[in-house]
Amino acid sequence: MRIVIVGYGRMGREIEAISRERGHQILATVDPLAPGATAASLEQLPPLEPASTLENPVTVIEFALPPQIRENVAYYARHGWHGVIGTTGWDQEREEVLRPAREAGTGLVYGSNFSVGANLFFRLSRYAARLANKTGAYDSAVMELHHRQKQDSPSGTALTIAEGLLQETSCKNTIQPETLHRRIEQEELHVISGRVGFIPGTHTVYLDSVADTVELTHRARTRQGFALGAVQAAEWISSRQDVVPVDEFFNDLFQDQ
Ligand SMILES: NC(=O)C1=CN([C@@H]2O[C@H](COP(=O)(O)OP(=O)(O)OC[C@H]3O[C@@H](n4cnc5c(N)ncnc54)[C@H](OP(=O)(O)O)[C@@H]3O)[C@@H](O)[C@H]2O)C=CC1
Ligand SMILES: O=C(O)C1=N[C@H](C(=O)O)C[C@H](O)C1
Repeated sequence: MRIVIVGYGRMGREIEAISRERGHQILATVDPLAPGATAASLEQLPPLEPASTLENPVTVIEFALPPQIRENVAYYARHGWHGVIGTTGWDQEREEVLRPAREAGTGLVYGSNFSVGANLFFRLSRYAARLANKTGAYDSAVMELHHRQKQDSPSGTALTIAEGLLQETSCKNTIQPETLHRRIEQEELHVISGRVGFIPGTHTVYLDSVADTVELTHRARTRQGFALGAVQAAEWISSRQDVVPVDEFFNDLFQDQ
């Protein structure tokens, strides 16, 4: 597969290493400042030869920062590139960002977390919330811890977990990510964020009743799980022509329809 990496930070470098191990060709690494990147912006890239086609696609893997996501996805679509978008922090403009890829008919998969473990966790926490909801006895909350360099809060993963919990919990209808200087309302799901040191990403779901607490935790030990999942998702999307959440890739992987 021919790959362009956009965002050559902690994740971009992991993705480069795993892509090479899996025999893929890295055409370019794009990042405004990172040492070793081959271009500072997409506009500075020379035309890729041969151009991306359905038979011989270019697949971009983006783990960058959100301010330019709209222009980036439009650029990928214009050039016929397929894509994996791991960048987080752009949920509120999701449809506008994805529209050019939908219109171009290029394959694009996006998600807050590409690791197998986190995607197991999304399903397990949602199932636990569904059962807890039937008892009417449990309150719930989500807590996430990440390294000091992280720029968005709450994490995209915490928001995905929270959206799943909201769908399963009849008495809750909003995510409350802020510090509270009042009592939390029953319908609010508290999502708590902490930043410390070098933690790659830890997410805990609390289901709490008068009698007990159920704590479910996913703890990433390194970034390799995110990067391997992203490269596998790139292999999967490069032969498709639709725009899908990462959940669909994992439906195939887990054979869970
Ligand atoms: N979906 C998933 O599985 C995961 C998602 N992430 C997400 O991926 C993103 C990157 O994480 P991480 O690698 O740790 O962060 P880093 O800060 O280490 O790397 C991001 C890099 O992207 C660069 N960048 C910013 N804007 C652009 C742009 N428009 N084009 C090209 N490069 C750009 C930054 O450059 P500079 O700083 O010089 O401006 C920086 O070097 C974050 O949004 C994070 O939340 C992280 C892990 C897993
Ligand atoms: O920025 C990170 O580091 C991570 N970001 C993703 C997120 O926001 O959920 C995924 C992972 O937790 C690491």
